[in-house]
Amino acid sequence: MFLLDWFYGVLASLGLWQKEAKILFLGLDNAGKTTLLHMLKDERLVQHQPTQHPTSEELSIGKIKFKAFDLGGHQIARRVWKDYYAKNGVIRVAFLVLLIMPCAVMLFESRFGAKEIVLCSRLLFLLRSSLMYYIDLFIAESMGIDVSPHFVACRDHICVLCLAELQIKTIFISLQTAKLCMCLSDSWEANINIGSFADSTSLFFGGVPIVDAVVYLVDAYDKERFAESKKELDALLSDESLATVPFLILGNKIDIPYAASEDELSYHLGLNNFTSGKGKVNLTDSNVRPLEVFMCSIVRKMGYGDGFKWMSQYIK
Ligand SMILES: Nc1nc2c(ncn2[C@@H]2O[C@H](COP(=O)(O)OP(=O)(O)OP(=O)(O)O)[C@@H](O)[C@H]2O)c(=O)[nH]1
Ligand SMILES: [Mg+2]
Repeated sequence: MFLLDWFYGVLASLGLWQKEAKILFLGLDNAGKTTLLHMLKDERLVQHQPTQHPTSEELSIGKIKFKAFDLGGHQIARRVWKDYYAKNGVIRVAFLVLLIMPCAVMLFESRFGAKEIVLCSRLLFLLRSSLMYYIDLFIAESMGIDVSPHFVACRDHICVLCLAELQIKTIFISLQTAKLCMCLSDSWEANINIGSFADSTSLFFGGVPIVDAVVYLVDAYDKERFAESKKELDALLSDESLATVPFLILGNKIDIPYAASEDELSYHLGLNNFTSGKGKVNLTDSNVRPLEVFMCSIVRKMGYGDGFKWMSQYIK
């Protein structure tokens, strides 16, 4: 009974009682992600080593599940964010089948000359590299191994280059919230910059957002890193896979004198015209993504509760 009361207390104070949510914690290194995670989990202040490997933790009681990811904020960890929020094995396999099938049909339809044999071997190479990618990724993830960003980028590049060389009509599949839409493009190279595309795994593999909200932490005292933090945030906000996901921006460490104010932080993150409004704001029939900035001090247990309560209204 005590445990139930305790969980009720924590979740109710965050507005998350009787909700099922997967919440992603992101931000630069040293922003306070791990500290917040542990504060929510057991209301204890723990001094942490910088996170080296992505971790996730889950609180659950009865029907209530509260899942939070802590992905670290280092260069390598930052590159694997996408793999968490766009991760969905079944959809990836489905995407692969859909990608490969039309290519195979087109090849078999053509007469087999020397050129086609070369094309065929390249297709097999593409198939092999794609399957290897998933097998390696699956093994690495199930063993909790950090996947090198170079490995991810390199495998994507192989797929992309093979397709470009094959000059096959390209298929983009956007798997957004269980909707499958397919669009054929005739001019691959004209439309797509291969370099940047290789980096855009979430677009390439498609992805259903598997998170209900993103909590983006910024160290409000570390003003020199606002530009870096803005860059990462912009990349997340413009990502198709997260288009409908609410964003709670937490300006942390306001207990330190001279930490930025809310206005200053919003200005430097370029959010002045993008916040959707505090309090109860019904955005269901609008195209506006819920996004707000709340200042907090995790060590003083201040401010983040209001942020979570605001966010909880957008979590079903
Ligand atoms: N003054 C102050 N320090 C804080 C606050 N929250 C976290 N810190 C400190 O900031 C430092 C970094 O916190 P972490 O939680 O490890 O940061 P992180 O975002 O997980 O960082 P990485 O694991 O490197 O990505 C630690 O020394 C914390 O004690 C706060 O509200 N105020
Ligand atoms: Mg950490």
